[in-house]
Amino acid sequence: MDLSIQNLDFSYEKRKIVEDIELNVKEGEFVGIIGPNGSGKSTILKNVYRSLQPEKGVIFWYGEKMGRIPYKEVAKKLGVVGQENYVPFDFTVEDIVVMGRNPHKKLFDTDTQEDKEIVMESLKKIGMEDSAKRSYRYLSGGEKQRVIIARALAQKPEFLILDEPTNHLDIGYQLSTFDLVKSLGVTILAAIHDLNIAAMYCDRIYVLKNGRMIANGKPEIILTTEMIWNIYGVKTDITLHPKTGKINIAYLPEGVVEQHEQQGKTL
Ligand SMILES: Nc1ncnc2c1ncn2[C@@H]1O[C@H](COP(=O)(O)OP(=O)(O)OP(=O)(O)O)[C@@H](O)[C@H]1O
Repeated sequence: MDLSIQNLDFSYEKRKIVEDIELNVKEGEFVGIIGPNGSGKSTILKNVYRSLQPEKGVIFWYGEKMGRIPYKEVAKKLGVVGQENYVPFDFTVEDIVVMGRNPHKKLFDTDTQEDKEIVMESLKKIGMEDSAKRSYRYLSGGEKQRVIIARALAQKPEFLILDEPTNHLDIGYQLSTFDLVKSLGVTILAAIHDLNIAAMYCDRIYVLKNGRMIANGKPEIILTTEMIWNIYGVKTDITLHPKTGKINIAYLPEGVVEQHEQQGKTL
């Protein structure tokens, strides 16, 4: 098991945010966490990548207690694309991406030719090789997000944590980003809002509601009309798409539901 979260609790001040979380990720799996805004997805991920300390419970990382592994050892294997990509100084795009190489270096090592090649290769993968010299500060939200993804790629991680990695991206880049990370063959744990994307890419999905894990399993088992109604209070039509072979969720606005009900039809 690459990651095993056992009985995790976390509170901000005295407010319990997540409780009794159990979650496992096996080598090579693409695991998604879904759940409404504020249900605690980022909080769980932050406990894994050690931006937060668990209040209770244990996180095992490749069989060892996460809290006991030196940060640099974790950083060699773990790439993170978080939600907040604020950078305080005026760095260029390549400056940001080369930071992904830091865990692989000693204190005063300078950038090698190999580092430079990895940076350009990573920028190419996200379609930003022509922007290497641009100032990160003046990029659009989506461009910034792609640069942060390139930084994680440059790190050459074995395990990727993605917290809503495509929330600023247009549909073209959303799909190419998920195709890209999936093609890396690394282990992935990702918080995802878009349920169709989760259905398309995830091997398994965990469902979080009010800080509790209420289900986990394959997308086609988990993403039912009942479950989506239970979690989000939204009616849906779910079909198996003939071309992707994956489930496809159509969301039904209140107006459509009412219209059908007035006509005596059931959804
Ligand atoms: N630094 C903080 N201090 C206090 N409360 C916080 C802090 N960060 C997050 N919270 C609260 O913790 C709860 C869970 O937040 P979290 O970001 O984990 O949810 P999420 O499921 O990732 O949400 P979203 O889908 O909106 O990104 C929210 O109610 C949030 O307001």
